[in-house]
Amino acid sequence: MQEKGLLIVLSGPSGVGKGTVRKAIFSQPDTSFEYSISVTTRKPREGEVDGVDYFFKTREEFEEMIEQGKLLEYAEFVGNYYGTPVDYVQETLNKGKDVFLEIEVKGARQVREKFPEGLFIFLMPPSLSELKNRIVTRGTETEDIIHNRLQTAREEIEMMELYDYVVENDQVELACERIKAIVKAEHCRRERVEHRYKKLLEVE
Ligand SMILES: Nc1ncnc2c1ncn2[C@@H]1O[C@H](COP(=O)(O)OP(=O)(O)OP(=O)(O)O)[C@@H](O)[C@H]1O
Ligand SMILES: Nc1nc2c(ncn2[C@@H]2O[C@H](COP(=O)(O)O)[C@@H](O)[C@H]2O)c(=O)[nH]1
Repeated sequence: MQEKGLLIVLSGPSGVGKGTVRKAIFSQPDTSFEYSISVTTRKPREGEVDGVDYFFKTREEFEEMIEQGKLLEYAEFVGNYYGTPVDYVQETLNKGKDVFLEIEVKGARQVREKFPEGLFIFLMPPSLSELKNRIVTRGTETEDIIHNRLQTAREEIEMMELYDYVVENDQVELACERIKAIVKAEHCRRERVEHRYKKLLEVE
């Protein structure tokens, strides 16, 4: 039987660098995870492409997806819906491939309930002032939205104990290496446990 892939969840406050770190991980040729593209009702930012960065939907379309059970998880974040299409995740895991989700904490909590065996990683900023600096410097949000995202960031950071690992994003390359090392170690741990049980059964 085909071994299932690992579900990797990366969360962290808005502006910490999740997208930057994720893009850096996926730009490396030895990365074997598959990225799950989310659905959102947020308007595209300059340069964002439908079907690449997100699947952009209206609120009506998104709510229809909720009703039809097409989302593994979803949450409302600072005025917009965000969600993970369930079919893509299930099909990819069933093919034995690892799936990488980059989602906020309320959604991650729902995923934890459905996939307790997933690997949950929380990305931390070096400080709150650096977090503010990053989200302001990105220049994609209005002052009001930045304020709301930073308020939400405090609540999100309080939820970091729900995660298996906390990784600091002081430098993008280092954060990428830490995340890849965690995934590698998790694979080794699972293989070892399975191997040990198989050996045990052979002896019995
Ligand atoms: N290690 C880092 N050092 C300095 N700047 C960084 C670092 N990582 C990311 N940044 C910068 O911080 C800003 C926010 O990064 P990014 O958009 O990746 O954050 P995010 O966590 O995905 O945000 P959101 O949740 O709002 O989508 C970007 O301008 C990015 O270039
Ligand atoms: N619960 C979910 N959260 C998601 C998903 N896709 C992205 N996100 C998170 O939303 C915020 C805001 O994103 P932005 O692109 O508007 O800056 C951020 O924390 C993302 O990680 C999802 O499918 N589900």
